[in-house]
Amino acid sequence: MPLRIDVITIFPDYFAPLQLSLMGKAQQSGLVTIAIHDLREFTSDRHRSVDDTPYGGGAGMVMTPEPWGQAIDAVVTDQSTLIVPTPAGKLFSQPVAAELAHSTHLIFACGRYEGIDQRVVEYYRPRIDVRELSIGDYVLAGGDVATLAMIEASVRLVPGVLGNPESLVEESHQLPGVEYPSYTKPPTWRGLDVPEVLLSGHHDQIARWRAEQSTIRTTHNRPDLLPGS
Ligand SMILES: NCc1ccc(-c2ccccc2)nc1
Repeated sequence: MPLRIDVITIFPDYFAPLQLSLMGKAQQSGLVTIAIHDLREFTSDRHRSVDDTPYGGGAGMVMTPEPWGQAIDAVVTDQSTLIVPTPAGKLFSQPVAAELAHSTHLIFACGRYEGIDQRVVEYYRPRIDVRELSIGDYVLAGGDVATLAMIEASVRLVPGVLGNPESLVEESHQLPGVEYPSYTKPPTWRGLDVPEVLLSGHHDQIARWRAEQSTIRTTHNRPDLLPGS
């Protein structure tokens, strides 16, 4: 059963990259189908408007609920998961990507302006799985870039999408923490040598060195990922 993804956005062109590279191949392979929908196709006024002023005042505009209701109703089934990218959401992570990779149908609602009228989430929550997700503590101009990131992270985990599942095995056995540094040819580049141990062929020494490098890097860059932190 291929994974189906429907993206609803006012900037369909933002999703052209999904036709390239790994994401493009995944679609050609039939493992995943991705459809992009222009929210304005679901408006009914002459100006195809999708936003209005916020109740309660405040800066900016809010996306009105009805076009979203029309657009989501056009693609939703009882197997759907509705994903709303928002800085206010739960943090997206590799485990969440793995969950999404094993879903049947994902609908991404890409908000703009100050976001989408909250009643859209409230309306679908009793009917289907609804997940408000953040990709990090920074505000973007909309949910489109976050959606691209979540689709890429999830689709690469769909069985069969990655040519060599080897890299997935290594990822999943990753010690808690960040990856060790990687090197390739040439052995010397602009006077800089590849660490000797990597050329030694001593696989247990290489594994130890890599684990050590991962710990050093994690301590320096991501102490929050260290065990017991
Ligand atoms: N966590 C990243 C993220 C996700 C979505 C948005 C966003 C901004 C404006 C409108 C709708 C969503 N911003 C940041």
